[in-house]
Amino acid sequence: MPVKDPLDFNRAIIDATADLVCAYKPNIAFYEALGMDGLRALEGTIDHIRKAAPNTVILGDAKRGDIGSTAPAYAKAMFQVWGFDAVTVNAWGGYDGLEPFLEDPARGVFIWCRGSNPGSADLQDLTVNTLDGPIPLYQHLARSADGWNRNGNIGLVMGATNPDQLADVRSLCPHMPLLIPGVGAQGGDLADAVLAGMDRNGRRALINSSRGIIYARPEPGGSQDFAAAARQAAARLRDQINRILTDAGKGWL
Ligand SMILES: O=c1ccn([C@@H]2O[C@H](COP(=O)(O)O)[C@@H](O)[C@H]2O)c(=O)[nH]1
Repeated sequence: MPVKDPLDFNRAIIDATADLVCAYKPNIAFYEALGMDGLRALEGTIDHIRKAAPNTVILGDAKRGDIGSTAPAYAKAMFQVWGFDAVTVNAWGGYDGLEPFLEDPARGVFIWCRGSNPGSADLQDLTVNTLDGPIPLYQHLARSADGWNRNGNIGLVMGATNPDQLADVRSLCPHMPLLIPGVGAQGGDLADAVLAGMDRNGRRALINSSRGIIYARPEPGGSQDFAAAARQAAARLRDQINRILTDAGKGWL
C-alpha cells in the first residue's frame, strides 16, 4: 500500500520487521531526505518502536565524544531524554569523555573503532608505538576498550568492508559485542563479516543494514508495498546470516 506521510512510512517498516530484527538504529539523514523535521521524526519513530517491538534494542548512532565536563550532558541526553538503550561514541577524546556513557551497566556503548568508509584508514590505521611494540591505532583502541570495560557494557563498531581487521579485533576482544555496518549498500561481504565478527559461539556480531532494508524496492510491476519489501529484505538478510552460522556449525538449534 502506498504511504504518504514519511513517519507512517517508518511506522509501516517497523511493523513489518518487528519480529525479524534484534535492534533498530533510526536514521536522521533518511528522515531529512524525505523532507521531515528529523528530530520530530526520530521521536515518533522511537515511540513507535517501543509500542510495536518492545523487546528490541534501540541504538542511537550519534557517535558522541567530548571532554569530561560536557560529556555527562550528552550521556544524559542520549539515555534519559531520548531513552536509547545503547549509543555509539567517538573515543578520540580518550577515556574521560566516555566515562559518563559507561556508568549505567544496563546501557550499551559502542565505540567507533575501525570504520567501513575508506577515510577510516586515514587515522585509524596509523601505526602507534605501545609497550608491546608498534600496532595500528584501531587495535590499540580495541585493547584500551577492553581495559575500560569495567561494567561489561562496551562494544565496538567495526566495518564489514575490512574483514581482516574485523578478525583482528575479534581475536583481541573475544567476548565483546561488535556492531558491524557496511554490508549491502557499502559492498561488504556478508559471509566474511559474519565469520570474522562472530564470537567463538557464533554470537555477539550485530550485522547492520540500513539502506538495504529501508530503501528496499517492491518487485517491478507488483504491488507498491514498501513495508513488505523491507520485510522481505530483512528476512532475507536474517536467513542468510543464519545459513552462514549453520554452515559454520554455530547455528541456532
Ligand atoms: O564505520 C561506520 C560507522 C557507522 N556507520 C553507520 O551505519 C550505517 C550503515 O548504513 P548502510 O545504508 O547499511 O550502508 C550508516 O548510516 C552509518 O551511519 C557506517 O556505515 N560505518
